[in-house]
Amino acid sequence: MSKREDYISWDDYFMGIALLAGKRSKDPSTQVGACIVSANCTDGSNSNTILSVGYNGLPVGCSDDEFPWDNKGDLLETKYPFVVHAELNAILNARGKSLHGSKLYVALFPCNECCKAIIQSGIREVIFLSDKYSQTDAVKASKRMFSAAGVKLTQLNPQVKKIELSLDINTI
Ligand SMILES: Nc1ccn([C@H]2C[C@H](O)[C@@H](COP(=O)(O)O)O2)c(=O)n1
Ligand SMILES: [Zn+2]
Repeated sequence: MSKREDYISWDDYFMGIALLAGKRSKDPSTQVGACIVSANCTDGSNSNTILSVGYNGLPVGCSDDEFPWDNKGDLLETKYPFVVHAELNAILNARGKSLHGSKLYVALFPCNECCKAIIQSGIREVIFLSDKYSQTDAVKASKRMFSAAGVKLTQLNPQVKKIELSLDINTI
């Protein structure tokens, strides 16, 4: 028997992990996940290892049932001042582990606040799927900082459109 050929690529795998993490988000309108992966080493060592994952959600101790999830209205009645973005959560979830030279996979292009944390933590490449907020000041500021800091930006061209998972015991 020869080897299976329809296995997913590393890029699709890590973006899939980011998307799966986003499924944990309680945000009713937008669920974002992020996955941080160690750099490709030329000697093949320690590369393509997941260092951390995160999704958009409230800080520890802030109840998902007590804080607002609205995206319109007075600022303090919306989620915006409270939600930790997926990218920042992934960085914080690494708990101080070195992220130098690593890559970050995220479904949505990072905002300016996450951009600062990405740069400062030593992440060197951001791989994203959608850039649908490209016209916002947050994303414009982000791109300016990424460019100045030399962080590589790659829009993923996935090899597969869909990754299906079944948790039905009969399918294993
Ligand atoms: N790169 C991003 C962009 C957005 N988020 C989070 C922040 C909010 O929870 C949600 C956006 O909500 P919307 O304005 O679409 O109602 O997505 C993120 O984590 N990372
Ligand atoms: Zn952000």
